[in-house]
This record gives sequence, C-alpha cells and structure tokens, in this order.
Amino acid sequence: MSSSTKVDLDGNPIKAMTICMIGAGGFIGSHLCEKLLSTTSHTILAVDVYNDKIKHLLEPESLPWNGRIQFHRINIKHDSRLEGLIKMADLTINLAAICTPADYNTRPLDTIYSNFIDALPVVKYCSENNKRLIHFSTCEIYGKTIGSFLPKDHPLRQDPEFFILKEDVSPCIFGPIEKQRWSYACAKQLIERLIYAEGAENGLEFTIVRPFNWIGPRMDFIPGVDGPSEGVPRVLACFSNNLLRGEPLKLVDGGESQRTFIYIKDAIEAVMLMIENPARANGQIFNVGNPNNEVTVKQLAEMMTEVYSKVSGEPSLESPTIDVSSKEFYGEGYDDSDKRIPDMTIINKQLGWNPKTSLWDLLESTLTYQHTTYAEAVKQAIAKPTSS
Ligand SMILES: NC(=O)c1ccc[n+]([C@@H]2O[C@H](COP(=O)([O-])OP(=O)(O)OC[C@H]3O[C@@H](n4cnc5c(N)ncnc54)[C@H](O)[C@@H]3O)[C@@H](O)[C@H]2O)c1
Ligand SMILES: O=c1ccn([C@@H]2O[C@H](COP(=O)(O)OP(=O)(O)O[C@H]3OC[C@@H](O)[C@H](O)[C@H]3O)[C@@H](O)[C@H]2O)c(=O)[nH]1
Repeated sequence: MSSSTKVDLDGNPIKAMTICMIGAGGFIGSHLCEKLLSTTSHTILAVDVYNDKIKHLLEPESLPWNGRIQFHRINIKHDSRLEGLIKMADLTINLAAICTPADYNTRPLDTIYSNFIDALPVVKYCSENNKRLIHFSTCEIYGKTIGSFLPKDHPLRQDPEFFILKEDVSPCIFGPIEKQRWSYACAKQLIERLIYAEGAENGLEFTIVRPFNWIGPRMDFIPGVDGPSEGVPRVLACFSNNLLRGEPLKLVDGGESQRTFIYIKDAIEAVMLMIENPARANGQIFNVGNPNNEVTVKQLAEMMTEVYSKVSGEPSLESPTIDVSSKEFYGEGYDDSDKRIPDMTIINKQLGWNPKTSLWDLLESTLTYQHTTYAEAVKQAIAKPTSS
C-alpha cells in the first residue's frame, strides 16, 4: 500500500468511488464538491438545474480535477436520465429541495412536491439498484420543543430533557395544518420514514442527515443582485443584504427564536466521514450541528452588525434592528421552531466528529466573503434609478 493511500476510521483503504450528487449546484453541494475534488480521488456526477455556484469547479479544463466532475443539467421532476446516473454511481447524495421558509407557507404545494414527491424516484432507483443513498433531511423535522408548551417561567424549560433534540428519542411536533410553515418539515418527515422503511423491508443502505442551520459563503442569494429583488432568502442572506445596504436588520416577531449555527466547512467534514465510512454511517440518522453556537435571532443580528462593521470598516446604524411581525414578513400561515439544540451522541460515537468553529469566527469569515463579493454590486444596484 502506498504511503498516500487514505484509510477510513477502521484503518481500511478508501476506494475511489463515483458519486451522483443531486442538488450539487446549491449552497451545501458547492462546498461538498469543492472538498471532494480537492481532497479525494472520487468522481462526481453533479446534477442540478443551476451551476453558478460550482462554475469555478467546472472551468477551465486545466483544473487539477479535470475529468472528475461532470455537470448534468437535469430537473429531477421529469428526466429519464436520472436512473442511468444513479446506476453509474456507487453512492447517491440527494440535496435537491425547496428549503427557504418564505416558500413553505406561500408555495406549500411546490414545497411538498419538492421535498417528498420528487425525492421518491431517487429512493426507488437506489433501492432497486442496490445503491447507497445519503439523503438530506432537516432539523425542522423536530418542529417545536416539548418545553415550548410549558408556561414561560416553568422550571422544566431549563431541563435538557425538554429541549435537546435526539435522533432516536425526540418526537416530531408540528403545528396545525393551517400553519403551512410545517409543509416542509412534514414532507421531509415522510420521506425519512419512507427511506427508513426501504432500509427495514428491502435492505436499502441509507444515511439520513439532519442539518442544523449550516451557514457560510454562497448561501442563498442577495435580493436584487444575484436573486429576485422581492425574494426572501434564509436569515444569513437576509441580514447580509440589510448590512450591505445599510438598512436595519428585520427581527421577525422580536427575534426571540433560538438557533444553533454551524460553519459549513465543519459540517462538510461530517459528511465526508459519512461518505468514506459506510459501515459506520449506514442505517443511521445523524444530527449535524454545533450545540455551542446557540443564540436568539436578535443576538445573531447584533453579532452580525458588530462583525460586519469590523470587516467592512463602516460604522453601524444607531438603531441596527427593527421589529416586524411574521405575518408582514412571511405572510399567513407562518410559524416557527422555538429552539434547536442538536444532541451529538450518535455522530460522536459512530464517526468521532465534533464541530470546531465559534459563531464569531464563522461570521467573520462569512461576512468578509459577503462584503468582498457583494459590496460593489449592491452599491451599483442602489445607485441605479428604479424603473416605473
Ligand atoms: N443549509 C442548511 O442549513 C440546511 C438545513 C436543513 C436542511 N438542509 C437541506 O439540505 C439540502 C441542501 O440545502 P442547501 O442549503 O444547499 O439548499 P440550496 O437551495 O442551496 O440547494 C438545493 C439545490 O437543489 C437544486 N434543486 C432543487 N430542486 C431540483 C430539481 N427538481 N432538480 C434538480 N435540482 C434541484 C437547486 O437548484 C439547488 O441548487 C436540502 O435538502 C435542505 O432541505 C439544509
Ligand atoms: O430577515 C429575517 C429572516 C429570518 N428571521 C428569523 O430567523 C430565524 C431563522 O430563519 P431561517 O430563514 O434561517 O430559517 P429557519 O432556521 O427557520 O429554517 C431553516 O432551517 C433548517 C432548514 O431545513 C432550512 O434551511 C430552513 O427551513 C427564524 O426565526 C426567522 O423568523 C428574521 O428574524 N429576520
């Protein structure tokens, strides 16, 4: 064995594999492609309807990984080429989804189709062809915490049993049907159950990933610059947009909800371990998050304001935040997860993985990227006279 042969966690050599990555052109996909190409010898069949975020990996042809990534512009809703690609690969990773909360209550049908119906053929082709599947679910599957139903000052709210989210123990708690926010979580829950059942009844080798607010460069879009002006991305991009434009950051319903944010590069390390350690990852559902990076959305806004001022050299506003109702911001049918702290026992035991980057450090590198990438374009967009 050559000294450069990479081994897995059990000391076995890692064989080069072909990976069919669906949704490879998105935020997580772009980072996963980058990592796979620069640190392994695996080959990627990259499937997406867009490739802007992986263009730098596809061209020019002189890149050292030339030949190890092929882009297939395919909409998985209706394309017969999908099965062929899954058959060609050793492993399929499915990232494709509508996954921005602004869509869940305003486009519930698209959300349910995207997260459940469109994922069905992928599961079926993997199962029928005995191919391994890594499917991206979500921390939203947990919905609300048990503690959220207790009175605000109840002492049990402080008890971890009432809020820590455990893969094999915690229930999935969603709001009523008219709160269409939960259309996404519910569709993701059903596809998880289907994959689990394919494993139990037909022997499908699967791993389910539940990301807890992964953030970093290339997440979503900046409205009016590389996405629609009226579009509402996830919170990192919303707040980045406000900071770039020198506007106050909007706190939905006071910004009291809590989240744990993890740096995309830490999270990608966990996915790499899953890819290269099938014996430890198959049949598992993994939380992937950083329990040490918990903040309220209001605290996130304050920290982002401070970090942005540091990296851009621009002073922050006197009143950096403004409250807005969820109805005004997201429309009818919005609801929210109150708190999301991942239990790390299973991923720790199976893969020995732990997140590393603090919230301050990850915001510093991410907001430096946002400033460098977008400040000029935003200035130009603001200067442009609006038509009408
Ligand atoms: N980023 C997070 O923190 C987070 C949290 C929880 C769950 N997830 C899950 O992880 C996955 C990836 O998330 P992301 O943040 O990279 O989102 P993203 O929107 O950046 O990426 C999704 C990609 O899938 C593609 N896609 C969607 N429908 C498709 C179709 N029909 N055919 C082909 N391609 C299609 C999109 O074009 C996009 O490039 C999603 O399943 C999401 O639900 C992400
Ligand atoms: O401008 C904003 C945007 C968002 N928010 C709030 O910030 C919090 C986080 O919002 P995000 O847009 O990042 O989305 P959420 O954390 O609610 O859900 C996300 O989590 C997991 C994934 O499955 C999805 O990517 C997405 O559903 C919410 O409480 C939201 O109401 C603001 O206060 N202001």
